[in-house]
Amino acid sequence: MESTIEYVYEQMLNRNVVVLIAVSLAVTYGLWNRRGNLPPGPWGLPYFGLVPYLLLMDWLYGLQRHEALARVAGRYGKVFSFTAFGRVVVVLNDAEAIKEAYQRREMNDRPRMKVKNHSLGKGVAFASGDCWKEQRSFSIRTLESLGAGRPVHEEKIAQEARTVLDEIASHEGKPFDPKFPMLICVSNIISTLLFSIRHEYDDDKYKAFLDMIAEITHLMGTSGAIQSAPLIKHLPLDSKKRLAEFGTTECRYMIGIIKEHRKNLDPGNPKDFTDAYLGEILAKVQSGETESHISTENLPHTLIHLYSAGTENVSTTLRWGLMYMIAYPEVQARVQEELDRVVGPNRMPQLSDEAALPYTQATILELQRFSTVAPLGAAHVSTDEFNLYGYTIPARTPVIPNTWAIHYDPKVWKEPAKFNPERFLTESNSLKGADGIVSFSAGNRICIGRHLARMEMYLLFTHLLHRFNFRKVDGSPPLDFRGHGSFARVPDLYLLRATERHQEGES
Ligand code: HEM
Repeated sequence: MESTIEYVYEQMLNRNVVVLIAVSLAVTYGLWNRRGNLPPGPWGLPYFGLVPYLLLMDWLYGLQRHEALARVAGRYGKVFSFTAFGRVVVVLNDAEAIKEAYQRREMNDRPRMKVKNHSLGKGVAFASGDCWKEQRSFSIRTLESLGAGRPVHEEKIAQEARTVLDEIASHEGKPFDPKFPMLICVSNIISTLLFSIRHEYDDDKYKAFLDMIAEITHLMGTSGAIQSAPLIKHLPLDSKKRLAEFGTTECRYMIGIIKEHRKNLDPGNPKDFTDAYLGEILAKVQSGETESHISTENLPHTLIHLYSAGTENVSTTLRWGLMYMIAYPEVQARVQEELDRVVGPNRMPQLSDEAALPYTQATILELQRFSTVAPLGAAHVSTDEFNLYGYTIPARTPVIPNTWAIHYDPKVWKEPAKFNPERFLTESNSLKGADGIVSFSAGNRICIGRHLARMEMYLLFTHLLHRFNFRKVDGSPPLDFRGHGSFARVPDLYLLRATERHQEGES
């Protein structure tokens, strides 16, 4: 009797195993078959696709997502596709492919992530369709009219630069962490443009707020991606809760600022971006234009996107920049020699000096390449099917650029893991083009703040190196160029010393 039951049980078990294998094969075959004319790519497990490979690469070799995907690109070339959580994702792996894909009208939308209480789908950076178009063109127009990234903005940036230099000088050559000086300086520049507010460098409450903004960026890359995946989005993950809570705090902060602006609004005379936006809402109401996305609903989100995008990437690039300067003192010395020759010790560097500083400009380009602060850029999603290099990209397919793979491609860059500004110079020491650099992405959603960012990086970097010598702290751990994060690549904590150059010279 017992053996009969065992026999039946065994048969059921065998059948279950057979059914399970058959279902897995059918799902895999189905997914593979659905690939049709998709760009080539690696096989993955049913439903999970390439995710286990990415986790394994991290676990076995400590490879971050962009590094593991770069390995796959090494095999498949400029465009490949993979599956993850039951959906197809396309990855772009050369500068031309990003330009080619992102200029398509089918490629303007963002993937939908359903994160509660956050500004996804609204504002500018996470919006799609008409809402995005209106916020984007209003933002570009208004930032331009406020002078952002134009020569008229130079003095405001230089003023903030002088303040951060004094803050650094207050450490009197002792070791310090450049994180908050860089974050507060850069956030003050964008926050003055957006809402005429700046913060002191010892404002601990503001430092906690900036930490929260950085955490949101990090969570957007992890729980944000998880949220958009079928099935997984229903799991009660702590990161999702935190993202929702932080989103609400961020939104309340902006709503408070908007309320203050409403009190003293002079629509004909906007002092900043918030005033200009409120003025535009009024104008639309007065002209009876009720369908516009320039609205009270979108304003806090557009402010959040401009503020966080305008703070994080530039300050992170400069933090990497200081790390590279202490790791490559010969590069630092050569930039300073050029600054001394062209600018001299009695004044600070200006925009008008830029053309006469090719080595400094090459160093800033190399800094953008080497730091690659947004290694996987920002995902787009196709609105309709379209053809890319003879492959079919179906509608609703997320497409991501692997900027890191492009900036570290050994076929394009000689010794890519070496910080070498000379790769951007000709034999006669003039500046070469920077075509291979795609930090700001390309096409219709190219970074709105790129002119401002370039101006900030130039003025802040040259001010820092003009006034100080930066040195590694004796006996401190080796510098780690890998950092952490795939949505925003941030350096791990490091300390450095800054000593006054011109006083040093005099003593
Ligand atoms: C080194 C500095 C910066 C880097 C590397 C950077 C990089 C990027 C990247 C990769 C994108 C995604 C583009 C795409 O979807 O294809 C982006 C978008 C954006 N950036 Fe920047 N950015 C920087 C500075 C700034 C600054 C200073 C601002 C402030 C105005 C800004 C505002 C934005 C906005 C609003 C978007 C969204 C554009 C849209 O969705 O249409 N960025 N940026």
